[in-house]
Amino acid sequence: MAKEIRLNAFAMNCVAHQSPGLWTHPRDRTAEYNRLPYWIDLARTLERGRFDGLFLADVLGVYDVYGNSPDAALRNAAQTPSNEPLLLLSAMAAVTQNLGFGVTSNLSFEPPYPFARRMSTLDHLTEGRIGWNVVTGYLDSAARGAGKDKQTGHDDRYDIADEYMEVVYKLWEGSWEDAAVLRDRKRGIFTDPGKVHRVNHDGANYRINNTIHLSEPSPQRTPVLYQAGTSPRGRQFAARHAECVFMSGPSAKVIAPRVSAIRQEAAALGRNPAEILMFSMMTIILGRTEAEAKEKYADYRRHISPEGALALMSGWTGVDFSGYDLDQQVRHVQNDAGRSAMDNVTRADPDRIWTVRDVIEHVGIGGAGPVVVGTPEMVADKIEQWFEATDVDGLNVAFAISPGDFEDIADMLVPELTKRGRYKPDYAKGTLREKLFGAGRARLGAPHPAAGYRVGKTG
Ligand SMILES: Cc1cc2nc3c(=O)[nH]c(=O)nc-3n(C[C@H](O)[C@H](O)[C@H](O)COP(=O)(O)O)c2cc1C
Repeated sequence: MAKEIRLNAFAMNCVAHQSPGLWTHPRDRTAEYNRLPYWIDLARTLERGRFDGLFLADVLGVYDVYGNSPDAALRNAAQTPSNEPLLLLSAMAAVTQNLGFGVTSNLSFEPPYPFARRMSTLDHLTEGRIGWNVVTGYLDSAARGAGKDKQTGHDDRYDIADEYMEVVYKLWEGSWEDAAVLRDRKRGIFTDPGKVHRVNHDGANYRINNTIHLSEPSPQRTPVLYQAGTSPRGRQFAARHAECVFMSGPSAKVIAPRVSAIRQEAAALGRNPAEILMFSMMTIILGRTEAEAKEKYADYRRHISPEGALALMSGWTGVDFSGYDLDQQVRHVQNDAGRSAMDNVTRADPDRIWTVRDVIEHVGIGGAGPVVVGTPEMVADKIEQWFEATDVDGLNVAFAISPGDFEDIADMLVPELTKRGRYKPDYAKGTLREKLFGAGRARLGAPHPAAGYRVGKTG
């Protein structure tokens, strides 16, 4: 049977997110990103469309690689200004019952102990609908904000992240036994101290000295783990830790080998490769007729900011595109920024040559994924073909304008996919992990490394 098509909405607590310049479109509301009504409306729209989740990117640091200055990013609101994402979630959780939240948090700038508590708090408040996209950053500007000259080297960041994961697993899984909290009013005992254990860690990068996790057990304990980044070292990290992987690439030809490489590495670590859910990025533009969809797309394109697109691309790749001629070919450079973004427009598809002008065209709407335009039937056909060609499990849907594009998906595409039997007619019950992996799976199980840190009798 063909697998279910899962949808995440891809957004960020900033203006326009991956569609630089589109904030100037009269129907785009992302310039209201700093007020709750925008986020509340978005969450309600997504739940109406039975989206599995809202995936919130977050980038620490300003995009100042382009022209060696933040000016282009500031002028065009290229993910600058940008607010903190976790603080949005309580408000959105309060107006939804089933929508999951995959939220990005950069581990390079915060010790594990306070971070683990914040995620546990969100897991409580969302009643188990929280996921964490584990990132280590790619901008030197973030490192400078933390008092360093530049960011830690690419592969070293992943090594540090491996250790960070060990520490948060200890806190989430290894401090409180399931039966620790009694809430016994008669005896006046809230927690049985004998069932709360101290955590120790003494590693190359982190120390935890004989302390307990501050939050009582939350529904999922460890949040659903996402990872994005598909360099060889990134894939190793994903194969070990990720339950969901988010990747971007311009074509099925680029995505398919990344999917199979991660599945193979996970299998080599004893994990079930089918249980690492792969989400690839796509932008979807719908119309009731093909002409209407094409007109909508053409209208959106008139709002693209080329300078904003290059400011983003310069940040993602660490390459300053400001001095490039528009018809110049982009050549591969290896540095300490993200490698997947550079590979996408250089060596991932040897049959395709990218000029700077092509990069602007491509990044201008929806960032680094394909843009699919058409009627609900046409788009559903293309999505089915994409699933067939790539073996992904879901899409991370970027937008040109928000929430308008998500309203179109909820109203037009979701009924079509449901009719084809490829989309859930209703949400499954339970936590985000149960919705993704099945009833009774609220917590991570062996052979995932987190399960190895569990203490006491588990229920
Ligand atoms: C599709 C995609 C989405 C990403 N989202 C974020 C993000 O929201 N915040 C962030 O700091 N890094 C993000 N990254 C960067 C990755 O986490 C990673 O640091 C970067 O891609 C470098 O790793 P790589 O060379 O293995 O790709 C993303 C990367 C990809 C490919």
